[in-house]
Amino acid sequence: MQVFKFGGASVKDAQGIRNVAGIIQQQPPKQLVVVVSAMGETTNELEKLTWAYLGREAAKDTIWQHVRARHEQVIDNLAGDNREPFEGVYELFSDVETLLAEEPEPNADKVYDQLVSFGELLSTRILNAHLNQSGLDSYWVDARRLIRTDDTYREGKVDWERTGEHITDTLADLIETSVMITQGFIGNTGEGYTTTLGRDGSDYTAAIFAYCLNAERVTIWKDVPGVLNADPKWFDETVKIDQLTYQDAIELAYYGATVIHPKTIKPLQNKNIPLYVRSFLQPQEPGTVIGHFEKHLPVPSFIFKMNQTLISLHPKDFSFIAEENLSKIFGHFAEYGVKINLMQNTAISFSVVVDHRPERLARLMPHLQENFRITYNEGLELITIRHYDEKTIDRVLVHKKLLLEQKSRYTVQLVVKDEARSPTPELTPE
Ligand SMILES: Nc1ncnc2c1ncn2[C@@H]1O[C@H](COP(=O)(O)OP(=O)(O)O)[C@@H](O)[C@H]1O
Ligand SMILES: N[C@@H](CC(=O)OP(=O)(O)O)C(=O)O
Repeated sequence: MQVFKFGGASVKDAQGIRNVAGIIQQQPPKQLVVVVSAMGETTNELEKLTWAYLGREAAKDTIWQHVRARHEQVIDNLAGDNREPFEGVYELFSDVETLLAEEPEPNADKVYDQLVSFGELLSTRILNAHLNQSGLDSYWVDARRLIRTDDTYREGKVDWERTGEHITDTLADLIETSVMITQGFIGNTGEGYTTTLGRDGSDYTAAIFAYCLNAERVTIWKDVPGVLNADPKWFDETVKIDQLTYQDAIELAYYGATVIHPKTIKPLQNKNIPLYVRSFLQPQEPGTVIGHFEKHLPVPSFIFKMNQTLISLHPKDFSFIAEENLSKIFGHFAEYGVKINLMQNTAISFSVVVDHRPERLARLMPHLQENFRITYNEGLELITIRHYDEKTIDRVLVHKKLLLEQKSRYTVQLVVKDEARSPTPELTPE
């Protein structure tokens, strides 16, 4: 059996849903699990809805009406005279409206998951209804019944044992004769509360199903021809990589190549399941295959992370940056959920580069300031090059001021300020 995953861009409108249905219908009508994300920008809009609902703002109704109207437009376009297969979508609309009429509960992250998860429920109901109407007897499966997580809302940790049991008990027989349509990104605590697996987590869901069902392959369908040696949004001359090792894929994803969610590779590597990255716009093309290969990346690969903040910590008492200070620092970063993208130290200074997330950083800073003098610099770029050479480094440094560089055998990371955008100030004192 195989697993397909379609992201938000592939199902952003009625034409997208018809295209996805066409790709599914090219396959034998069995032994296929299809994992689908929310349509287009729905997750971002549902996030806004959540903040408005929690803030008891009147804007929540306008935001929700907008989300609802866009889904209704897609149904209008697909349904023709027969709306019956789409009834499940209207039930979901009512569920959201019931939730929004209630007083919000205090745990904001829990509320987030209960609301934001509707994006995937809606898109899969619509796709399944369209497939049924087109003559394919696909089944809509509620991923929350199958994927069990802990109660870390917004970043649910998967209980692999329970999830494996649920998936095999529910799907192993059904899959022999049918196609399953299910949601990416969502799970359940076991006490009836929905969880989400972290933004962009639908690729990971596809890997979870593949692992539990011992799939022969996973295909994630994207708006690019495959894995390229750089994001085409930032780089003009990209090259498609035909074959990629699990190791290179996990490193590229970890450093920020958003084409694959970083958690996707491990479950697949553990069972030697190949991952195909293919274009939903050119489904006849082979794309990229990720697996156990001998050869490493044939070309240097570039990953750009924008909007980075460089924070340097200097112990106030001039103590060394050694175990004691490091464990304090890491403890605070972990507690406030600030992920470190790069770190470097000298005897009495420790520098980290993190995504610019003002709320999290504002909560973290006072704790660090107890023991450390802090300098920081915002608005930076973190450039990672896998399989670099000096020419590639020179190429990315044009018009950039280099603030920090770190090299290992295969990877160089450069923290730079784009001089074309604004003059580079020196590190700002505390
Ligand atoms: N190395 C890369 N190769 C291909 N695409 C990349 C790479 N790095 C970043 N991307 C970006 O990833 C996007 C596809 O991923 P994403 O938007 O998360 O897909 P989806 O949400 O449909 O699953 C592309 O449009 C491209 O801009
Ligand atoms: N819809 C979720 C999950 C996801 O993975 O979406 P996509 O496949 O479109 O990146 C999000 O936007 O975070």
